[in-house]
Amino acid sequence: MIRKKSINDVDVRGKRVFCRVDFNVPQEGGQITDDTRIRAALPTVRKLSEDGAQVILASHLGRPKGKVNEEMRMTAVGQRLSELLGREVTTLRKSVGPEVEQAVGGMKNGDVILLENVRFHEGEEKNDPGLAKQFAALADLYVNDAFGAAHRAHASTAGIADHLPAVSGLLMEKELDVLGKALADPERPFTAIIGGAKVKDKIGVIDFLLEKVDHLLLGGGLSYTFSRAQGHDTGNSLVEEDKVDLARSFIEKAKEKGVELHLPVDAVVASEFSADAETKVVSIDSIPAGWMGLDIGPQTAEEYADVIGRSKTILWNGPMGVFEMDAFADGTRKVAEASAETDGYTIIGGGDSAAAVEKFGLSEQMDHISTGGGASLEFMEGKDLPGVSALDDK
Ligand SMILES: Nc1ncnc2c1ncn2[C@@H]1O[C@H](COP(=O)(O)OP(=O)(O)OP(=O)(O)O)[C@@H](O)[C@H]1O
Ligand SMILES: O=C(O)[C@H](O)COP(=O)(O)O
Repeated sequence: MIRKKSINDVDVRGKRVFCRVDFNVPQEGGQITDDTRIRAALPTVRKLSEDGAQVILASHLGRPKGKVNEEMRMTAVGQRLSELLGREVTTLRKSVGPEVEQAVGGMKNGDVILLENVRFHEGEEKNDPGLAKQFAALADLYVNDAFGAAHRAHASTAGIADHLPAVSGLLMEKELDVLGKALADPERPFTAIIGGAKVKDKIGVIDFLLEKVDHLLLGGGLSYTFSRAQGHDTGNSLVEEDKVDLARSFIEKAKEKGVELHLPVDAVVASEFSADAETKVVSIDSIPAGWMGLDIGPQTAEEYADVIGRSKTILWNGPMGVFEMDAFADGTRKVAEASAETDGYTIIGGGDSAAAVEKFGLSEQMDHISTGGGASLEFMEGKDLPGVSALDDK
């Protein structure tokens, strides 16, 4: 288990704290469409402020590639944060330099400032030591609460920790506790559900989880490469020809490790990739030529729901089908419902699975929904996250 210091282990009163958060939220026309990540950071921001720190928040937003981009300013985020916190947050138009130094110099204990998008500087993604030093010079303590960006070795997520005492925020601590416990000491049966589009993106996680789980349920686009490995015709379904051998080796590895690998036994197939395509349910070994599998079938969904219901720990990453289209959402919905109903502890690994659970109105019934997409995936691959490694050990 990862043992890192957190804000509970340090005295912050009267200190200037550079707190990296992940406020990379989706926006449309300048409006925030999902503020989950801002809400998730509130306990840390509140605690720091209430404990008398001067709180300097920093985040990236989008991928501005080292240049100022008017559409990626932190303005709307700062407004939403003020509303949610119920106190004024000053949003600056720079993240380093004289304007920032002046604003920071005038802060009182409990004040909260939000810096401009740190990715407006080229040095951020390059983990430039000069930029990291400039960030560090603003503060006495570094807090990283940006679990969603912990897989990035950037100036504000990693480099800065070379210059300041560095601890985790409450969100970071919780994410590491929950995901860490599931992987290190899960209550069993431990079931992982892996879906999503491609095998290529999930190789690491499937390989790692085969060492850990009792059941592995596969669905989504990636499952058709496994169907092919089983010798079935897959019609026009998404298949990565160059990963068929790998899929076969995973089937073998599951046998060696005593993992029950569950593959779809039926599929919802469509005449084309479209919301109003003609559809039918077929057995997995009878996908007709010219048709494509876009969801797991009802029999598969029932089997998966049954395994989930019998599990004590459930870890889910990636949808079971093209859940964005109603015609192909049932498999993902059924798995989401079973995950909501089970007595087991359910962890949703961020990204599209979190979006699916939200769409079905089941978020509240899950035990933990990670705020990290890429970060939680890398964690579930057993990789070290640079934003975590950089923090001080307990
Ligand atoms: N059978 C299928 N054929 C084609 N696409 C599919 C199929 N099943 C699911 N998908 C698509 O896969 C996409 C999600 O996969 P992807 O790997 O990008 O996300 P993810 O697994 O949730 O990862 P992240 O957590 O990083 O977002 C969804 O948009 C979904 O429509
Ligand atoms: O949205 C995310 O997954 C994180 O905020 C990281 O963003 P990035 O993929 O642009 O680094």
